Amino acid sequence: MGLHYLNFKQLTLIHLFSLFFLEIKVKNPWHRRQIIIVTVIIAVGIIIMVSIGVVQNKPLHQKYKYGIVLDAGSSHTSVYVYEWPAEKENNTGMVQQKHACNVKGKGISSYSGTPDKAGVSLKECMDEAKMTIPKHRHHETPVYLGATAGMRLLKMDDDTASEKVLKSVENFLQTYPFSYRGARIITGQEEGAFGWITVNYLSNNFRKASGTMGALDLGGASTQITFVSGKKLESPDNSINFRLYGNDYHLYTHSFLCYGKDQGLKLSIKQQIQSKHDMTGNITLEDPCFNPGYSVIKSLQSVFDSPCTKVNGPRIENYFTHIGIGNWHKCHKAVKMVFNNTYCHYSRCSFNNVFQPTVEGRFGAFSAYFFVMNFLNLTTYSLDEAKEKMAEYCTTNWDTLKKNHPNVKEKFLGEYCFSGTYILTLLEDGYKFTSDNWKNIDFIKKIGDSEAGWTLGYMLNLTNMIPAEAPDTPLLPYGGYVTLMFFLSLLIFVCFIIGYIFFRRKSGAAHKDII
Ligand SMILES: O=P(O)(O)OP(=O)(O)OP(=O)(O)OC[C@H]1O[C@@H](n2cnc3c(O)ncnc32)[C@H](O)[C@@H]1O
Ligand SMILES: [Ca+2]
Repeated sequence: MGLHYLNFKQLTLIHLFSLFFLEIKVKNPWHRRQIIIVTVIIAVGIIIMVSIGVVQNKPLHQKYKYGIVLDAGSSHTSVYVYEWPAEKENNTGMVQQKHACNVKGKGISSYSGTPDKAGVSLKECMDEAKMTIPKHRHHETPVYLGATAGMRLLKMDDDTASEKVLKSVENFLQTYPFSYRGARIITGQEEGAFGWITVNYLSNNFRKASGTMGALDLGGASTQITFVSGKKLESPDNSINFRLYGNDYHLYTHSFLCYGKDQGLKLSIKQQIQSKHDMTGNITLEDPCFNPGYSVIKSLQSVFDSPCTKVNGPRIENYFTHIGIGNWHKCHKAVKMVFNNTYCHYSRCSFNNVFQPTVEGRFGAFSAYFFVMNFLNLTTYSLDEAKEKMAEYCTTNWDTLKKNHPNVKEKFLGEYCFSGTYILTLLEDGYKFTSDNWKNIDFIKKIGDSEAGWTLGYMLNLTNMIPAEAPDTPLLPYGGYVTLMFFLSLLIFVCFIIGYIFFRRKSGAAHKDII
């Protein structure tokens, strides 16, 4: 609006000046002093007009808005603070992660026995969020809490306990001056779809012709795969459609509950124990997925306590000795056993009779995919090279590993042989990635300053920040407008000078002729 008004005004003024100038020339071409004065006035006028145009159209000092999302995962809770320029809410790529805080201790589902403590466990991180966001924005800052697979499992196991935990976090979050918008268990489909929205929003893919990237999320208790598929989706549960920025996206998505890396380990240990032991006597599990020299006494309860591994019968009170024998090939074989590939009721499946079309395009693999592959230095290798490196890692002695990595949490260090093997097996034997399309997987933690995960997509959706249709944009970007105005003004000025010189010469010649 302002841009059009000024352009019109500028052009009108220029036009008036030029008429005035020509009139002087025609009436009295020898009046040099007046012409110089008019030229100077025009030059000053042009400078003033360009300056006004620049100042008037300059983006105003940015005002920011904020949003908070709590990712209540199975292994831990993270609090994310997002920030975006107030005037550009609907432009892609505008929302950025401003702050992240990891809540100390385990996930909220671990408070099933002491639900009252679940809420207050978030205090430190919520206080940090309060400090990060300017005070005058507090009351309008939305806060969302989404709980994932840990709470899904608790709900299956003990519905009342899961309600109590959610109530506890709800009561606590409501004590803050923010705009509380709910605490709920999100579905696996939402988790997959919002992870996909996040990575594509951050990569600016919704406004580019290059297409989108798939999303692979490996949590502690569940894992998600989401991508745009050109194939017919044979099962409605796996299909989700979005219209974003004027484009339609038909997504395939699936969340495997119990196939996160922690529950996957329980499945593998359960499978190995049951195949070799009758569960009554002393059990020594020789596990090929743990390094030689690893030996820890663990309770059977810790393996069989989850709905993913629950067995009918008497309570399991025994302990077992978990011994590592470090053999990648045997480990690979054992891990494959947790993926059921024996039957498929569709034209094609990933595993466990779940429909999945062939993977297509590039993928961003985040969360534990990144933590594990990054630690093992496997993010840039081919599938075959990654297998070779894994074989080497798994045979490394436990004491040597501990000595080489004194700062790495022992639980993670001990599990990397299993975790790396689990990831390769899930991707190859589960989702059917091959040596050829392995290079299409990017192991990522962040895009720009923002972490890859479902939280950003969840907030963008709930605050309606991704419009179905592309918003109108000005014909020219601000920089382009200023440059164009400058050069047009310069051109007009040069024309005046040339005109002036031309008239002077002509009138000079006429003067001579008369003499
Ligand atoms: O999505 P859900 O399944 O609810 O789980 P989560 O959200 O808690 O899961 P994360 O992605 O935070 O972590 C996935 C797993 O990776 C583990 N993890 C986190 N940091 C790690 C690291 O540096 N090295 C290895 N494992 C790590 C963590 O304990 C989990 O088992
Ligand atoms: Ca997660």
